Amino acid sequence: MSPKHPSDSLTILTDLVLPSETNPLNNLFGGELLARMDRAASIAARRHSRRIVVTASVNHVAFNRAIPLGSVVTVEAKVSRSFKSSMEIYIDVWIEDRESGNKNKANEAIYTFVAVDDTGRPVEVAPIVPETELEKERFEAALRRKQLSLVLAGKMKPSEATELKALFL
Ligand SMILES: CCCCCCCCCCCCCCCC(=O)SCCNC(=O)CCNC(=O)[C@H](O)C(C)(C)COP(=O)(O)OP(=O)(O)OC[C@H]1O[C@@H](n2cnc3c(N)ncnc32)[C@H](O)[C@@H]1OP(=O)(O)O
Repeated sequence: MSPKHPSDSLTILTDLVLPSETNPLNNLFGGELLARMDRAASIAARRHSRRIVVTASVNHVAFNRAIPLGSVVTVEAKVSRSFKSSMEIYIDVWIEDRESGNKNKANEAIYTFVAVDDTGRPVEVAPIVPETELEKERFEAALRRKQLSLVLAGKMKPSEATELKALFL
């Protein structure tokens, strides 16, 4: 399979925050943001693999800034690293300033998707070659995050998490 770049999977969703999507403080519900991120990430995973994809785990979510009613929210998702059948998707969430049009970072998240065949069995995906400095940074750290996710899911013994252990040696 020929390698792809993270930019090949770039997916950008821009949408408003409506009253039905807010909490009593008039900020976007966390669950609504998770759903928007899942949608963008699934399209990015699909663009990379051109296969059916399923969410295997949500590895990290940081709700750093509340997103007020009426905001214009942009969710940007890209595959940061592919393994055999799994892909790490890095998601950046931005709010557009109403007056200046400048975009400010509100949140970020990391999801893992797995490409599967019609019967739900994992299938191989293309390798990935990062290009920018940020893509290279995210690529390098992705194996560590995969091992942490597998350890937390009880799918890997901590003693086998070589990349994680290396952090503490
Ligand atoms: C084209 C452009 C326009 C497209 C326009 C249309 C787009 C339209 C898209 C619509 C797309 C909708 C996307 C909805 C996305 C859902 O919402 S799917 C619903 C929620 N998710 C599910 O139901 C998944 C349920 N789980 C499963 O099916 C299985 O557990 C899985 C995820 C397939 C894994 O199966 P398994 O038996 O554990 O397989 P296993 O070989 O052990 O692991 C497979 C890989 O997953 C990894 N993995 C497993 N668990 C974890 C974990 N917890 N953490 C990290 N990695 C893990 C393994 O390490 C392994 O990785 P590789 O080394 O192969 O890379």
